[in-house]
Order: sequence, then C-alpha cells, then structure tokens
Amino acid sequence: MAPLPKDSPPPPAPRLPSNRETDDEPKKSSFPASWVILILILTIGFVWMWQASPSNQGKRVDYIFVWRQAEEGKIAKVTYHGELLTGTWKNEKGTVDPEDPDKIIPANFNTILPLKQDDDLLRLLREKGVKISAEPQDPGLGMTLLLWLSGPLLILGVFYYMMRRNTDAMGGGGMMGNFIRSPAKKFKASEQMTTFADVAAMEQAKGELAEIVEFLKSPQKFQKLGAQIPKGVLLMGPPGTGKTLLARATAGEAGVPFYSINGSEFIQMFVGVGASRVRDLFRNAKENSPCILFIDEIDAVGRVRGAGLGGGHDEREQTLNQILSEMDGFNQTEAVIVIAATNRPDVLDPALLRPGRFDRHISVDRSNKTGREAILKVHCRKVPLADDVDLAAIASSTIGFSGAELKNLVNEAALGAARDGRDKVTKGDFDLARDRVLMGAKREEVLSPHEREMTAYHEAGHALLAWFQPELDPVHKVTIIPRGRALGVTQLLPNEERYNIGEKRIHAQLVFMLGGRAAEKLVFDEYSAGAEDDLKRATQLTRRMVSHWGMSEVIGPVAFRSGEEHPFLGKEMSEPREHSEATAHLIDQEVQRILVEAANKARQMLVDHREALDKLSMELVKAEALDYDQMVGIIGEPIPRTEHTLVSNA
Ligand SMILES: Nc1ncnc2c1ncn2[C@@H]1O[C@H](COP(=O)(O)OP(=O)(O)OP(=O)(O)O)[C@@H](O)[C@H]1O
Ligand SMILES: [Zn+2]
Repeated sequence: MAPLPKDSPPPPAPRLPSNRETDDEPKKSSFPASWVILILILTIGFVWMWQASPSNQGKRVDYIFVWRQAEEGKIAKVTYHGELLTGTWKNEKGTVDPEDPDKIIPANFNTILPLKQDDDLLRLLREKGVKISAEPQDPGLGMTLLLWLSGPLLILGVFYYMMRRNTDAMGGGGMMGNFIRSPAKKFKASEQMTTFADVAAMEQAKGELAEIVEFLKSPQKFQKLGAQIPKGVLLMGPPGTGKTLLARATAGEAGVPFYSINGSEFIQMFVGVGASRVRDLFRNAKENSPCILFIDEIDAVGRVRGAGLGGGHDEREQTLNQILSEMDGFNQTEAVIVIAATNRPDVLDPALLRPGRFDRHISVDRSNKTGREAILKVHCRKVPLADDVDLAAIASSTIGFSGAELKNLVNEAALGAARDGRDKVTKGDFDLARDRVLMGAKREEVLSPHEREMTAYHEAGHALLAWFQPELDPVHKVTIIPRGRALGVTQLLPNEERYNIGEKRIHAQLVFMLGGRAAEKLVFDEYSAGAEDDLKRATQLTRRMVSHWGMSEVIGPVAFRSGEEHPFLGKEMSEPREHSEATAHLIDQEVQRILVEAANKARQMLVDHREALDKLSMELVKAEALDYDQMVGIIGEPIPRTEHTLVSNA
C-alpha cells in the first residue's frame, strides 16, 4: 500500500452521524459570540434605516385631508419621494384633526399619493405658494433590507472563508454544514433502472465489471474468504462512449445505491471545501454500503500534483490527497466500490493508479460496426421505424460515432419525423439527422451571389482534391448550405474502420484540406477568411506529424511533449515544453515547409483540373448540394481508391 502523501490533512474527527443525503435533520450547533454581534449589528442597522425612512417622518394622514389643508393654505412645505409625500404644517404646533377636534396633528405629516390626482395637487400647492422639493424615492422595505444585509453578508463571507481555512482539518460542519456537504446525487437501488441490458456492445467492459457486481451483491461471501476486491475502477475513454452509463448499470445490476459526483464539483470557491466534500461523500457512501461511488471527470481533481503553476493549486491537491487517503481508509466491512471516469488517463496523478486505489483499468472505446448497430438497436427500442430503415447500414455509415452521438442521431431522426407529422421514422430522417449531427444544424443565412460562388469554388476545390487522390476516402457529399460554423462542407465517406494512419494518406489529407483556399486563390486571386478552420486543422495535423509521429526527416524519430491547455486556467500551459528553443524553431520550420508543399500541390492539381473545377462549382451554385452520383455525372468517375482511411469533412 502506498504511503500517505506527506501533506495530507489529519484524519477526520468523529462527527455527528446526521449528515445523510436523505434525512436532513437539523444539526445542533453552538452559537458563537460572533453571531450575536452580527445579529446585533443587523438589528441596529435596520432600526436606524427604518427610522430614517421618509414614511416614518411625521404622522401618516389621509390624502384628501392634505388636499383640504392645501386649499386652506395651511401647508408650509412638502417633499415628494416618489409615491410618498412628506410635509410640514404652517402652524408649528400642528393642525386640528378634522375628525376629532380634540386632537392635534403634529407639525410633520406624510401621505401616500394616489397616482392620478398627483398633478392636481402639485398645481394646487404651487398656487398656494408652498415650498416644493423632491427626493429620491423611498427604496422600500425589501430594498432597504437588502442594502443593509449586503454589508454584513460580505463580512460574513470573508469571516467564513477565514474560518474554513483554520477549521477545515477539524471536520467542518457547524452551521455551514449544508454548504460543504457533498452534492453527490444519490440514486436509490429501487429507483435504479439501468442495467447491463441498457448498455449495448462493450462486452469486455461488462465482463470485467461482472466481478464487481458479484461482490456488491454479497460482500460477505468474498470477505469471509479474505479475497482482495478492487476498491477503485477507472473507466477510460473518449467522451460519450458510455462510461457513466456503464457505472450506473453496474450499480443497477448489483441492486445497490449509486452516488455520483463530477470531479469539477470538488473545486469550489472556498478553500478546503473540496477536501471536506470528499470526506462527506465517502462517509455517506460507507454508511450506505454496499454501494457504488462514481466520480466523473476525475481528471479535474486528479491531475499530477505539482504540475507547473506553483502555488495556486493547493486546493485541488488537498482534495486529491483527501480522495487518496479516503481510499486507503476503507476497511474490510465497507463494501464501497469507487468508479472513476476520465478521458485523459495520461494526466492523472500516478498515486491515483497505485494498487489499492484505482488499480483496475477498463478502457471504453468507440464501438465498431457491430457495436454501433447494437447501440442503435438499444436506442430504437421505443422508436417506430419504417420498413426502409436498415440499422446495419446506418451503423456502417457512422464510423467514429460515440454512443452518445448515436443516441443523438436516433433522437434527431425521430424529431424530424415528428416535425413532419409522420408516425414512423424513415431512412430519409436518418440521413438528414446524420448530416445534422456531423455538420451541425442548417443556418438560415442568405449569401450574396459572390459569396455563394466563392464558397462553391472553395468546396469544389476540396471535393476535387479528394476525387483525384486515391489515398483518401470517397466523396460522400458536397454542399454550400451553411451549417454549424461552416459556409459549406465537403464530406468524405470512410467505408472501412480506421485504426492507424499512414504518412502518405496524411499528406494527401493535407492537400485536400488546403484545396478550398487554393481554389479561392486560383479563381478569385484572393483568400477568404472562411478557410481558417481548414488551416487550423491542417496545422495541427502537421504539427503532430512532425513532433509526435516522427514523420519529418529533419526532426527525426522523436516524440516531444508539447504543453497542453490547462483545464482551469485556459490558455496557460500546464506542462512545460520539453525541448529547446532551437528545436522549437526547427519544428516550426518543418511544419511550415510541409504545409507550403501541400498548398503548392493543391494549387497545381487544381490548375491541372481547372475545367472540372469550374464545372463542379457552377453546378454547386445551382444545386447547393451534390452527392457522389451527381458528381460522377458532372466530372466523371473518380480515380479508384487504394485504401480507405480518414474520417473527414472540410
Ligand atoms: N454502449 C452504449 N449503449 C447504449 N447507449 C450508450 C452506449 N454508450 C453511450 N450510450 C448513450 O450515450 C449517452 C452518454 O453516455 P455517457 O454519459 O455514459 O458517456 P460518458 O462516456 O460518461 O461521457 P462523458 O465522458 O462525456 O461523461 C448515454 O446516456 C447513453 O444513452
Ligand atoms: Zn474548407
């Protein structure tokens, strides 16, 4: 077992066992002197404010009475405060109350103005030569209170912050218990509907989790034999591949509660809250064992400690240390399995992956064709499909789609059918949905004729360079209908799964990517800003060729670490570059050289096929979208493909 990290906080002190997610019984708390002072300040402030308020100046009298007194010339001066009027009688001793002649209304009065007669009264007062002034409206009770509260609340906030700094190690709690209580959402076993049947494909992952299901079903059986059951399981894989689903299904299969929290929820405004949330979360889980505790996006807290940036990360590290020590602290009787998910296993602190922590690793990847078909089937269970829908064919045309994207596809298709008022989802719905998922929603935008032509040439440039480079996948569709962020899209159709990319194909890919702007320059003698995305992606690809894949003779077979975006601080690099300035310069030069070469080749190929380019662009302006067959009709058969590779749109 790994030693405790040296700066991990002391173990939590025993606390009242009331901190459950389900029964929120109020906690006992001492009433510190600071609270008394605070309440005192508030009360005094409020009373003062209340007295200072214009509605408390003088006696409240009837509006009609004020009117009559004005007519009789008994008013000395008035002040308007919005709908409230305050004033003084001429007679300093006050004026006689008409309803009760024995009473005197003292010198100051106030009244509420009925909106309509307001102007009449003003005129009357002017006629009688009453001194009139106006003051800002009485902010009203609510506003007054708020103003008054904001100051003390601020003080309280600072106060609390400092308090947390000092007392965190003692277990937090107190009046602020709710605040630091972990926000883990609990799903009770009975409400738990997800099971492995809801998880399509991923047989291997399910198999590995089956053991955990067995353990959670009857922990005693395993504990009796002293068998080592993993405490932590790490699910690794790209977004949307069903990690959360899998974790939830594991709980469902075992029939145990499922607690889930997102790693980023640990990182809070206040110092120490993260660590104390972790404590709460684990205690809660232990009290309800057997159960599953799921931490999504654990990389938010679980990054390598001390990675760059110096001091600012104490909070995150403290949280991480707390997770580590909690996991070490499980004892034999506590059947809590912690499942964590990440799509960046490479950045995790090695301490998390040590034996006794997240030592079981399950990788969850995008599915192959069979898997995608199975996922589609799961999501089509409740969707009425027309006879022409062939899920196997849809699966073949959705290479690289994650489970979440497939779910989205089915949903978009169903929405499409519903919009048209049909009661069955057709193949056409799926085709449209696929375009939508791949290329974004159509935008209702009107391009000027020139913009249309330029976009058409841009896309035709892309399409032709795919057409005439056999290394690339066949063209599926080219459109100049604005979608998502793009004005047009050229979509290639990979018809074979890809696991690796060869160098030649990448060069062809670069030529294809740069084809759009090459066509613009060739035809209009200028570049448009629409090629930004193409350039960005081409540059990224080239940079990886040079600095990660060893595809540059000049740089040689070296993979460099090249800093990456920091999840919290945006653009800042979390890891320093590993190579010298000179090497960086060399890499830049190589990237540039490769891109320039690709751009030149793109231009040359378009010059060679200028006739086809013009034809295709003209047709595209007319039709807005062309598919493979239509393109064959316009420019003839493409060069036969060699091997098929990249999934790409440009
Ligand atoms: N294998 C699958 N079978 C059925 N549905 C799936 C599968 N994979 C993903 N899905 C669907 O995709 C949705 C999103 O998946 P989930 O949230 O589990 O992904 P994730 O890997 O946790 O993503 P993230 O990394 O973004 O949190 C799920 O609600 C589920 O409906
Ligand atoms: Zn482009």
